[in-house]
Amino acid sequence: MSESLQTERKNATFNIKELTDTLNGGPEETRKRKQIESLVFNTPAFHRQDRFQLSREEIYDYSIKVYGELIKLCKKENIEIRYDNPDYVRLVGCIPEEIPVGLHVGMFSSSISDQGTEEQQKKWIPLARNFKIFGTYAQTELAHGTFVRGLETTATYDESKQEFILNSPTITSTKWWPGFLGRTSNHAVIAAQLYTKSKCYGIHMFIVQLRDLKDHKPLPGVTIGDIGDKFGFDTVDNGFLRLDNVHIPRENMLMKYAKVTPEGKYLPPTNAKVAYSAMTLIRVVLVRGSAKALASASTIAIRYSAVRHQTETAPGKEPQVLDYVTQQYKLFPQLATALAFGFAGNYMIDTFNKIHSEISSGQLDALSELHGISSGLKAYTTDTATAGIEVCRRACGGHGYSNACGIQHIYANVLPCVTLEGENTVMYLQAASKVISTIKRLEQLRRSGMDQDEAWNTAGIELVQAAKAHCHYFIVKNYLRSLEKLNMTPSLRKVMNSIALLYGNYGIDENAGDFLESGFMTGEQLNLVKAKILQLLSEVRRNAVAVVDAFDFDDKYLRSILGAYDGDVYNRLYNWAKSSPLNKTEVHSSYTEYLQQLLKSKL
Ligand SMILES: CCC/C=C/C(=O)SCCNC(=O)CCNC(=O)[C@H](O)C(C)(C)COP(=O)([O-])OP(=O)([O-])OC[C@H]1O[C@@H](n2cnc3c(N)ncnc32)[C@H](O)[C@@H]1OP(=O)([O-])[O-]
Ligand SMILES: Cc1cc2nc3c(=O)[nH]c(=O)nc-3n(C[C@H](O)[C@H](O)[C@H](O)COP(=O)(O)OP(=O)(O)OC[C@H]3O[C@@H](n4cnc5c(N)ncnc54)[C@H](O)[C@@H]3O)c2cc1C
Repeated sequence: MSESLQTERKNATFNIKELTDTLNGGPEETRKRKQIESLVFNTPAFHRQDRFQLSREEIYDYSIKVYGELIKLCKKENIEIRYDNPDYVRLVGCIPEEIPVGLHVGMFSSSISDQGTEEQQKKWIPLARNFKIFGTYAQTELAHGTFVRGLETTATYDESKQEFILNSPTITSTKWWPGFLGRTSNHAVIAAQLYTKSKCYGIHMFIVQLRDLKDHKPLPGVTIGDIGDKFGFDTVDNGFLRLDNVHIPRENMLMKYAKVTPEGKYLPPTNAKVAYSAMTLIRVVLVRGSAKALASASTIAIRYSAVRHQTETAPGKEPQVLDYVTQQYKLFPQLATALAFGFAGNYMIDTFNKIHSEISSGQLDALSELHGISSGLKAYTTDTATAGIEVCRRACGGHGYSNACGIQHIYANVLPCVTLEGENTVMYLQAASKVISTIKRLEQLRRSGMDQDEAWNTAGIELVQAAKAHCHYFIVKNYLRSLEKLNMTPSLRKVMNSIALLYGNYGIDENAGDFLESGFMTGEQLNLVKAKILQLLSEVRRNAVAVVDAFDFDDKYLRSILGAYDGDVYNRLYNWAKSSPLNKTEVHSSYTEYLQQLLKSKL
């Protein structure tokens, strides 16, 4: 165990276990989490030492193996795989890879359970829940992701056969990006333009079988594959799909809200946007995911900064890099943000559960409110977490570039989240129709003669800024309220208050221009904020390692040499380098193939 980390832990002014329990929702929740986590951490198949040295094909293969192991484990332990089962959420939450179960449960099955009739649920949900079929969510096409109404795939009703016929009429209508579509899934919920009696009724969702259940070969009319290598999500076979006159029974259209009768009559839903429910669910989940990713990166960077000593400041004294105020100014706001986002994530899950049960019982009034807040917070938390994770990586200096650091993988899997489930600018714009000040600006533009679309585009930059400011304000408010409600000992409360104040003051400093421009603050007041930040950094310094310890990430989850609990960074780095595939033989084959030739040549 590193002496530096031991000292840090000894110097903490609060009880680490108390904070872990507080973050988990109580000691009983911690116990349950640890019990479930041990199932994963004690099963070797879930963690490969050479994970970061695998080729793309090997990584995909590994993710499918992990998927199979997870399903087996859940069956053995009697854990029902559904997104609203806390034990399943705990279990899948300690697997640090993207595996098919996320889309299968979060988007495929949830679309059916939210948008399917009782009969459809009765037929499909047991098949999905028992993994007799593997599903994904195929909406995005080559030419359109954001503009859902512009999708081109068609589902045309043939009343003589009581079937829908699905087609990708153009190259641009090829489904493109859906996760685990290329090689894994044999079914998908597909978004398509519904035609009946020669009239288009817009985007609706259809369950389509893509592959044979016996040999996994694509069914007639289905052209399908992986879209190739990409940034992040390396375990995922994001896919392409073309449909050529694929027939499905009428009953495969999700019909809880909109319906097509056997005779081909279209019955509209009360709110067409209810078809977008799977996207809303994942946006909500991403808020908590951002918090966890930033907490993981902060843990690695803060532990490493306590172990790392650099630059002799007095004879024989090389401080821990965590003692430099500049390092604290990089890292402690990330720690504070991770906590703030954690509380925002809890708020979003509670709000989702409340509104979701209203929606399920047919009350759709709060759908728009849920959409506004989930869009804004999804964008704000994924944007901020992505930037913060990179700050953490750079704060690890040279070793931050080695895959042994562990932050790269966290970054690569969070980065796509600024685009998937709604590109962030577009999501901010969805949240901004909800902010009062921007409405005034829009009215001004309309009065100057612009039409609604032109005014919206012209005000776009301000709309996005307003949405960001609103999300930030919401998160600060929710953070303070959440702390007030928690039952904590005075020593823990003091630490948590310092971190929350740091979050608030840092946010003002970061956005000082807006506060000064709006006349909300004077330069003098801003100086007070800066002085307060310095004071708070030194308060947080003493407990920083203990706070990240309280996140209680297992080393097998973090997969970081720099951020391991024992802080034995240098021995582990040396062993990691020695195990590199390039070092397998004493002399590499390239020597005999190329270098030796050069040495022998007369050039
Ligand atoms: C592991 C993860 C894997 C990844 C998976 C994926 O990426 S899957 C793929 C993920 N793909 C994406 O995320 C695609 C991103 N794009 C979209 O979600 C939509 O196309 C859109 C929201 C940009 C516009 O939608 P549009 O052109 O159809 O709508 P419109 O402009 O005509 O607005 C009409 C009204 O509807 C409202 N409303 C809209 N959505 C919702 C909702 N969910 N709920 C409630 N309401 C909603 C909107 O605010 C407006 O209200 P207002 O002002 O009249 O009161
Ligand atoms: C890793 C990954 C996994 C994915 N998984 C799935 C999946 O499982 N299923 C699925 O169906 N899809 C999936 N997607 C697709 C994803 O949902 C879309 O890529 C995403 O919604 C963005 O749409 P787009 O690609 O059309 O971006 P575009 O809309 O083309 O964005 C390009 C630029 O245009 C801007 N822009 C676009 N429209 C507007 C506007 N109205 N106002 C202002 N600016 C605008 C954007 O801000 C952006 O800067 C995945 C994508 C990725 C990267």
